[in-house]
Amino acid sequence: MTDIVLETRNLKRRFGAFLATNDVSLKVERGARHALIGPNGAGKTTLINLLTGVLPPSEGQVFLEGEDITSMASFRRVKRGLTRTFQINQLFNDFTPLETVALAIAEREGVGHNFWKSVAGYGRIVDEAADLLSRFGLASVMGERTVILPYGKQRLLEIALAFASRPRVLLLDEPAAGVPEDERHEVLSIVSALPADVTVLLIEHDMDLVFSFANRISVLVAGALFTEGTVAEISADPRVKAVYLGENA
Ligand SMILES: Nc1ncnc2c1ncn2[C@@H]1O[C@H](COP(=O)(O)OP(=O)(O)OP(=O)(O)O)[C@@H](O)[C@H]1O
Repeated sequence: MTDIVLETRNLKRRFGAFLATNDVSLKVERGARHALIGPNGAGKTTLINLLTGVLPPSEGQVFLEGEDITSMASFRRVKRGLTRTFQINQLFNDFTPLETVALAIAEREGVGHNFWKSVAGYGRIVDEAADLLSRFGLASVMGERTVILPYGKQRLLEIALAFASRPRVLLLDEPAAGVPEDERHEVLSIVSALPADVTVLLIEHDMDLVFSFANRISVLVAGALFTEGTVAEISADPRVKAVYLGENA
């Protein structure tokens, strides 16, 4: 029997009369490298918001490791191991990567705003943050202000930050988007070396990255699951090509 770690059943989300998520039943297997692709406006962001609890569904359910989490608050989903990467926003610009990740670890540990009261606790958190940052190619810049980092490093910091919550399922949102060519290789090699025990659902436009990373692909079109398959099946599917060509026409 396959081990399904994340599942949606007949998920729907309406915005007024518009159906942005149309009866999506998605299954993500434990340990998968599962990609969610689809043309602009297909509903990828809406589906991620439904999975993370940012948006409530109009109908249907979301399950994490067999538990119905449809009504669970976002932060509780993170505590259960379902985490997404998110774009570093202005809040983090003046922080260093070390401060950013240390704060996230402190948050996970529930020590929050008074963690500095314990020197030993503080040291442990900083050590873990430094270790995490070095795994993501950020050791040499962990004391710099985030705003001055090369863009590829900022994208890697987003992933390191997500790992501070110790995810079992990571929703990885376009990790290479906007990364200049000379930094791409580092981002892609770190993404491809993510720990195998973490299940990854990758939302991505870049087909080279999808085809090199994923072992399962779901194609979303107009809010609905259009087709699903292996890299070989999807890359050879003329209907998928037509969907993307239609977008570029
Ligand atoms: N809050 C909202 N209110 C109304 N319509 C919305 C809202 N959010 C999304 N939509 C609509 O739902 C559809 C799906 O949007 P969504 O952002 O989920 O697509 P996407 O696949 O992530 O697109 P992209 O690849 O361009 O980011 C779009 O037509 C969008 O206009």
